[in-house]
Amino acid sequence: MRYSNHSCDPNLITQIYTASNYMQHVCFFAKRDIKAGEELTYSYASNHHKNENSFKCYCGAASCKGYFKA
Ligand SMILES: C[S@@+](CC[C@H](N)C(=O)[O-])C[C@H]1O[C@@H](n2cnc3c(N)ncnc32)[C@H](O)[C@@H]1O
Repeated sequence: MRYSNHSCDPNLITQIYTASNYMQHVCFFAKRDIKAGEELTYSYASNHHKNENSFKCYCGAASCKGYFKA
């Protein structure tokens, strides 16, 4: 996965994994079944846009918070 968009109802979760050489990797895991061709999304609030109110969200989810926030 190269790029992915934010969703307030994402189908992926992220976890930071620190390897034995201390390199950190962002790992993506499916949080539910994902249909072939369905866009992969995760919550940007879990990392670089943490609790931001300045980034408007257009994910379109029924539960959309309007902004990139947890
Ligand atoms: C790494 S890019 C995401 C991939 C990019 N949209 C593409 O098509 O390659 C991150 C940027 O995409 C935009 N973006 C991603 N998800 C969004 C969302 N739910 N609502 C509004 N903008 C979003 C924001 O500008 C964000 O800073």
